[in-house]
Amino acid sequence: MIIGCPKEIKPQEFRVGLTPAAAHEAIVNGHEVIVETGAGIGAGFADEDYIAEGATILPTAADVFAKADMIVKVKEPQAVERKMLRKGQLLFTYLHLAPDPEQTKDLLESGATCIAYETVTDDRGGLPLLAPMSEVAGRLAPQVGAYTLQKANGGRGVLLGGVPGVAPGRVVVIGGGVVGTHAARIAAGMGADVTVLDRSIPRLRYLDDVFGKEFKTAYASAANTMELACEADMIIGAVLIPGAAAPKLISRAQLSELKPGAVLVDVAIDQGGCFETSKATTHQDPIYEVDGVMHYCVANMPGAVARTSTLALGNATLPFMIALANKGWKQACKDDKHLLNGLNVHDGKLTYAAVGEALGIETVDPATLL
Ligand SMILES: NC(=O)C1=CN([C@@H]2O[C@H](COP(=O)(O)OP(=O)(O)OC[C@H]3O[C@@H](n4cnc5c(N)ncnc54)[C@H](O)[C@@H]3O)[C@@H](O)[C@H]2O)C=CC1
Ligand SMILES: CC(=O)C(=O)O
Ligand SMILES: [Mg+2]
Repeated sequence: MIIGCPKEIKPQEFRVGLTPAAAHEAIVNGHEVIVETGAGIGAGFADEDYIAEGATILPTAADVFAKADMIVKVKEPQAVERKMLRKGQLLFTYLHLAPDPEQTKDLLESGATCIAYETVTDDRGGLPLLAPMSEVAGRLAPQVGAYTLQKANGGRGVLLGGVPGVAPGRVVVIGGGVVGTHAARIAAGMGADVTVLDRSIPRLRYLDDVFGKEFKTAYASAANTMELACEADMIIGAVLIPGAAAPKLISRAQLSELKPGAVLVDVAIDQGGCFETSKATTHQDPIYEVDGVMHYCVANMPGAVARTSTLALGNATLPFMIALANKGWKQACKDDKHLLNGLNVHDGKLTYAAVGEALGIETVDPATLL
């Protein structure tokens, strides 16, 4: 199979879908690898690093899309990339379709087979291709939130760790999964007073067992959420219902109850965001204010630390990419129900129920396509 990796074109996105190490494994497995020139540069990989592993460098994304059987990327294909997809081509990347009707329409029209990293599952109920980027985004969230809290950036002027004689900042994390846990650990490490809310009592029990000394937990009823939010300096949105649009947990009307200059970091923005006033921003212009409350809503946070993120993502995607290349998507998905859970679009049909529900589009059961 010819595996193609274009350069990412989302603003300030420096990650790359294929590392030289992954190119090496694909080539050892008998595949051809083509990479757009400069694709790895933002993550610290030169064209020569790919050439040394036996890959071919092509001058444009159009060349890569035209030749490749499978396109491996990081971010959802942008409009110009979607036009280059063709029937029968395999796309393996993040998609986040539930909040994105335009992308969904284009992917359906392309006739391509699209497997979304974020809905591939594992035996323990986890999302193994989302998890590494959730770890990164979770660890970044208190860092970007702390910066936003500084007065010159529109925040309340609160130092998360406080100082002797002055209480630390209060951080509330809504959603105690991968993002939430990593965010809470870092915020606690910075000296903040941290509470994590979740709707899953088993998850709260786990967090209490493991991190009980570092941060507090609370059940995410609407009343608890607002009571804690009203006292918070920073609120980190980290909820997920896999594949689905994020539930809205703080409405615009409720913003006036928060502290002026409080900071909302909506990590769940790639699934539409969990605050009513969230809209996706970029690393170029990440922060905006609504009713005196600062919002940070960057949908590709891990792109800011492209080297760490590319290596972490590459480790996780490698075995799935090799299975897809060695067996073709159908056999690979027959052999692995977790990979089949990643299938979102095939040959003009939507195959992921939560996306269909969010967008009002009929879906087909992916198992019937094998
Ligand atoms: N903005 C960015 O750059 C990035 C965004 N993300 C996004 O972050 C979000 C969280 O991802 P993960 O932590 O990996 O998911 P996860 O599945 O590990 O955790 C989600 C948690 O939310 C909880 N939850 C669901 N509904 C809730 C509600 N109404 N109230 C309170 N808790 C609720 C679940 O019980 C679960 O513990 C996803 O939308 C993911 O796509 C992930 C990486 C990067
Ligand atoms: C998960 C995701 O959307 C990202 O890493 O950008
Ligand atoms: Mg994202």
